[in-house]
Formats: sequence, C-alpha cells, structure tokens
Amino acid sequence: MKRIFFSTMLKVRHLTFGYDKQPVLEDLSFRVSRGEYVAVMGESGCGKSTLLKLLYGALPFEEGSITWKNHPIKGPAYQLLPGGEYIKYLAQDFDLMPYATVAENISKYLSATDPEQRAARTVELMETMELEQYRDVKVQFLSGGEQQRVALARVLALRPEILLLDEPFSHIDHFRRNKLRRNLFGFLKKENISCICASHDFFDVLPFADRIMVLKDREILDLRHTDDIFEKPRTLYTAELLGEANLVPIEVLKSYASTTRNIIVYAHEFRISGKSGMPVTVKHTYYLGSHYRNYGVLDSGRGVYFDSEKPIEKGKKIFLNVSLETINKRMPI
Ligand SMILES: Nc1ncnc2c1ncn2[C@@H]1O[C@H](COP(=O)(O)OP(=O)(O)OP(=O)(O)O)[C@@H](O)[C@H]1O
Repeated sequence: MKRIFFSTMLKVRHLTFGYDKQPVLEDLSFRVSRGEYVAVMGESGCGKSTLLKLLYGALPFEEGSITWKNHPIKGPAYQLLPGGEYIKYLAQDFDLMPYATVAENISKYLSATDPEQRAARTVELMETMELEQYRDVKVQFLSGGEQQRVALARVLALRPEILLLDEPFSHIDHFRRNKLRRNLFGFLKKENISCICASHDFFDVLPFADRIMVLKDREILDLRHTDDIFEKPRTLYTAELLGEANLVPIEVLKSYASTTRNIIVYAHEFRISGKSGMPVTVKHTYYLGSHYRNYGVLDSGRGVYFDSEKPIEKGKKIFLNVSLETINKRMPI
C-alpha cells in the first residue's frame, strides 16, 4: 500500500480520563496528520466515544494534553464552543432543525456572502450524501437513516479541518452504506480533512482508513497502518475486529515445529485438501452468498472457522492448509 506522509495536526500526550475515580482511558499518546483518516476500534465500552468527546473538548480532563495545530484543547470549562472552528463532531444523536428542509439544514452553515457558491456547495453536499430527492422535504418527515445523512452533509458544510465521527452509518441500511462510505471518505480526502472515526464495522475501516487505533483495557493496544494491522495482527482481539480470525497451534500446521505457540489465521486464508494438512471435522456450513463459512473442530476439540467455495456436508473430515507465506508473516503468540 502506498504510504503518504502528512504533517502533524492533532497531538495527544499522556491523556488520562475517567467519569469518576476509575479511569476509562489511561496515558494515551498519538498524533494525527492533515488529511489522515484514523479509525478507532475496540469492543463496546472500551472508550471510543469518550475519546472523541475528549478530542472535541466536551469532557473535562486533568491529566495529559491535546493540541490542534498548537492550539490547546482544554475541555468545557475553558472553551465556550467545543471544538472551536476547526474540529467538528458528529455524535450518535444528530441535532438537526426538524421544521427546516434538508437544503436549509445544510446551507445554514455555509457562508452567505456568495449565494451562487452557497447553492453549488449545498448541491455538492446533497449529492455526496445522496439527498437530492429530499432537498425540499422537512427533516421531521425523514427516516432515521436519512436524518443521519443530512447530519453528515451538515457537518461537512461546516468545513472542518478535523472531523470526529461516531458510528457514522449506524442508522443507514446496508444497501446504501457502501456508496455513502465511498462518497464520504472520498470527499474527506479530496478536501484534505483529517478524520477520526469510531466504528465497529470493518467495512468502514479497511478500504478507507490510513491507520487503525485499537483500544482495550483503557489503553491503545495497537496503532499502525491499516494493512500492517490486518496482515500482521499481534493479538486475536485485534484480528477479530477485522475479520473471522482463528488462533491455530503452529505445531498442527507445521508438524516439524516444536513450539506450543499459535498464529492467527483468517477464515479466508485456509486451503482445503482431501489428503493432507490439519484434520478437521465439519460441524456447520453457513451460506454467505459469494462463498461458504464453515465451522469445524480439530482432533483436540478446538474450533476453527474456514471458508470454502462450495458447501461441505456436516460430519465430513477434511484437511486444512495455510500457505508458508501466511505462516511466516504472522508473529507467534
Ligand atoms: N456520562 C458517563 N458517565 C459515566 N460513565 C460513562 C459515561 N459515558 C460513558 N461511560 C462509561 O465509560 C466507558 C466507555 O464508554 P464509551 O461510550 O466511551 O465506550 P464506546 O467504546 O464508545 O462504546 P460503544 O461501542 O458501545 O459505543 C463505559 O464503561 C461507559 O459505561
């Protein structure tokens, strides 16, 4: 993957925060560059939304520092308007004007000095979020997913330098999500807007994010380029956020290896053989449209998920293989 080098815009140093005495996030340090998209992932309750609110300046913190282009972000007691002019935040609940139309909700935040430019920008943002047909509809009559798209268009109208998104497609149906993702992340790259996006959904992340931050137990467990994290996950926790991952004993894959350690293998990385490899008895086959996901057990009783092009009958014994290339790039754990 092409590596792009950006200039640092957001700097977080030793940030610690708790709603009460117990910290939710502890000693976080990282940087985000201009135009960069950093996805924040982790299990529910690990502090993704809390981190976004801290970066926005909406929560008071006592330990650590946050700076945006050398301006300190200090928290609600010090800032009248959270985020200032540069940082905009789209929370899970969106704060729209229900009695105004879609176009009015968006254009309200655009400069009124040049009406032609304002109208063109409103159209561009409606197109980006596929809202043209609702242009004159009052927001109160829109569905939850449509309102979320208006909220996204409106936050873009504010011309942020950094955009904080919390599960931005949570209300939007799968049918439309892919197109909107491409439009939104394409727009952010075109406008060189930095983005920090909390998401559970690896389709929001893998095709678009420059880096992934994994949060666990109050800390940053990992923060690397997207392809590095996916190809060389260091923990099963991380791999499971990004795909169907298994922990497989190395000695089962390579009989000559004398180690009790394991490697992570994604379901799509197994090759099925009728003759040799890791013996597995198939228990279930799930249809996924383009392929099948199977669940089987090793002789040791350990479960394994693996993909196949065709369904495999329950109870059948097959053999799984993993390429040497995959084995060699994974860190034993
Ligand atoms: N206002 C609050 N007061 C007290 N505790 C809170 C508050 N908001 C969140 N928490 C707690 O802080 C922790 C982190 O919550 P947060 O919402 O940041 O997690 P998250 O990773 O965004 O979760 P999810 O993926 O479910 O949205 C949780 O234990 C949560 O219960």
